Amino acid sequence: MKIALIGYGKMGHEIEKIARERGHEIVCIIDMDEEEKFDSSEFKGAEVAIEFTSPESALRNYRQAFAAGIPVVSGTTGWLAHLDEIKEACGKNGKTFFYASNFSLGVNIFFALNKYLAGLMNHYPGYDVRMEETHHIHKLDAPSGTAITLAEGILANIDRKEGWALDNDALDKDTLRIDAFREGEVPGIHSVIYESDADLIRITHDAKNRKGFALGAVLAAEFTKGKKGFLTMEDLLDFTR
Ligand SMILES: NC(=O)C1=CN([C@@H]2O[C@H](COP(=O)(O)OP(=O)(O)OC[C@H]3O[C@@H](n4cnc5c(N)ncnc54)[C@H](OP(=O)(O)O)[C@@H]3O)[C@@H](O)[C@H]2O)C=CC1
Ligand SMILES: O=C(O)C1=N[C@H](C(=O)O)C[C@H](O)C1
Repeated sequence: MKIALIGYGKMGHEIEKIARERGHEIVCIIDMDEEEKFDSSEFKGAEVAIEFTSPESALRNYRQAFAAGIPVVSGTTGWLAHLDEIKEACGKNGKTFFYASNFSLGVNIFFALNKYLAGLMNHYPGYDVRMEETHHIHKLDAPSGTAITLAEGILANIDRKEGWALDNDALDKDTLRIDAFREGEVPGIHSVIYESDADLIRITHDAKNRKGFALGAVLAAEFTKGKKGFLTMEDLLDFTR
């Protein structure tokens, strides 16, 4: 496939490597302050654009790629306040957009496990639930996109929790507390913790590197080919087996 990369940082480089290993061609790379490239024949010749930039630039990038008629696969976090606009572009205007807060297979299995455990814990109010996430010091958003997806999985299944909040803001016992830590070069650790007077159950996903995120994004790009609409990892992965 002919792939354009929007954002050439940690993820852009990792995706380039895996995409080339899988036989794809990187036809255009657009990094910071290179907006003129959205009008280039190289960008317009791409079959899909993979976007990993920053919370404040993502939406503008999506609009520019859509204007050029290029489907987008994006993993950028922290822009979801604008999700409705993107869904509308996919619905009414026939655009193609694949989004995941986390593209790794392991995290998506962890998401399924999290929902299952939350459903079980709904029947056991003696357990309180909280979450922790740890990432590298360069991360711009908190909590992480993955933590928000995990929180949504818990809130959809546990009646006694009504919303999430960061750190000490979560004083209300009905609110799901998320602690976000920034340390060194940690690729990403997420834990969901259930605690009762008697014991503690912790489930954790610990990314060893960025390979899983990057492979998932390239698999999503391959999956996107020829499709229309708003796509997610639930379309790509079949956990019903
Ligand atoms: N969904 C998932 O599986 C994953 C999601 N992420 C998310 O992806 C995003 C990027 O992560 P990561 O690669 O680690 O971050 P980096 O900061 O390493 O890379 C981002 C790159 O995008 C560039 N950039 C910033 N603004 C623009 C713009 N308007 N147009 C083009 N390029 C731009 C940056 O340039 P400059 O450095 O000059 O600012 C930088 O080169 C984050 O939101 C992160 O949370 C990360 C890993 C996995
Ligand atoms: O910024 C990162 O690095 C990561 N961001 C994503 C998130 O916000 O969940 C995915 C992964 O945890 C790494």
